[in-house]
Amino acid sequence: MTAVMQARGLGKKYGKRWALRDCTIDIPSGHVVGMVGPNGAGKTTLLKMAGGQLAPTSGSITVLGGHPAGGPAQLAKVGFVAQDTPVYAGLSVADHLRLGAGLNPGWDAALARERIEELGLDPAHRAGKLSGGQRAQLALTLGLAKRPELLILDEPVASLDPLARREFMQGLMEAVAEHEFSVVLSSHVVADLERTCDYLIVLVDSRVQVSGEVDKLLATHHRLTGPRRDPDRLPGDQHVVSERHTDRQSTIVVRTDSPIHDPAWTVSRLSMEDLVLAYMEKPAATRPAALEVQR
Ligand SMILES: Nc1ncnc2c1ncn2[C@@H]1O[C@H](COP(=O)(O)OP(=O)(O)OP(=O)(O)O)[C@@H](O)[C@H]1O
Repeated sequence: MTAVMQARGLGKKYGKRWALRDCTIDIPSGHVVGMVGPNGAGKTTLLKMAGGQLAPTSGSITVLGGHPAGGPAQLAKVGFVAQDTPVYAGLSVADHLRLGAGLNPGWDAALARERIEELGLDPAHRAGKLSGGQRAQLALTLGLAKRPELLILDEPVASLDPLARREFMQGLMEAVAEHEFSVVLSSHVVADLERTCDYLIVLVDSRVQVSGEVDKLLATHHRLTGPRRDPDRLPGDQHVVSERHTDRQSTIVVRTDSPIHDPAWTVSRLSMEDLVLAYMEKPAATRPAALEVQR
C-alpha cells in the first residue's frame, strides 16, 4: 500500500537554525493523523514540505508516492488548508466555489454546494464578513470539494470557540467516513485529536519524538508509580519517556512491548494527552532516538 507520507532524514533550516531535523516517518494511508507539539516545534514546516510549498534542506519526502511539488497531477491529489484558514476577504462564498472549480480538475461541485447549504452560509456573503468558524468551514469546504486523496490541515481550529471547533471536526470526520481519504492535521488541542485521530505524531524541538497508531502507542506506554527508583535500574527494554521523583516516590512513563511484572509498581494506562505531555516533558537531547511504532 502506498504510504501517505514518507520522510527519510528530512530537515529544514532557516538560516543557521533547524526548524525540523532528522525526520523519518512512514504514514500508511487511510488514517486521520494528528500532529502535535509545542509552538515552534516544526509542525508547519513539515506540513509545508509535504504540500510542496517548502523545499527540504536535507533528506527526502514523498507524498502519496510522488514528489510534493511534482506537478499538477500531484497537486490535485493533495488538499492543503493553511494555518490561518485563508480565504479572500473581498470575494463572496460563491466566488470561492467558482475559483475552486476553475483551479481543481476533480472539483466536486455538488459536495461544495450541499455543504455550504448545510452550514447555512449565504453564497453572496463576502468571506471577510464571515465569523472565524464560518471562514474555517469555508476553507474546509474548499479542501474537501477538491476531493483529495490526502487533506492536510495546519491548526485549522486554533482560533475557534469550543462549539465551532466541535462542528468543524465533526464535519471533517463525516467527510472522511463518506469519501475515505487520509488526513494529516496539526493541532494544540489534544482533546480534539483524541476524538478524531487514529495515528499520532509528536514533534518537540524540531524532532519527531514518537509516531504510530494511537492504539499501539497507548498499549505500549505505561505510567509506573512506586517507591523511589533510579530509572537506570529499570529493565533494558523499558525506555524512559519521562520521570518525576519525590523523596519517596517515582512516577515514570515508559515505553515497552513487554508486560510489566515488577510488583513494586502500580501500572496505569495513559490517555493520549498523558502520552503527548510525557514526550513534551523531557528535553529531547536526553531521550533516545525517535521511536516509531508501525502496523
Ligand atoms: N519563514 C521562516 N523564517 C525563519 N524561521 C522560521 C520561518 N518559519 C518558521 N521558522 C522557525 O522554524 C521553527 C519551526 O516553526 P514552525 O512554524 O514549523 O513551528 P510550529 O510547530 O508549526 O509552531 P506553531 O505551533 O507555533 O504553529 C520556529 O523556530 C520558527 O521560528
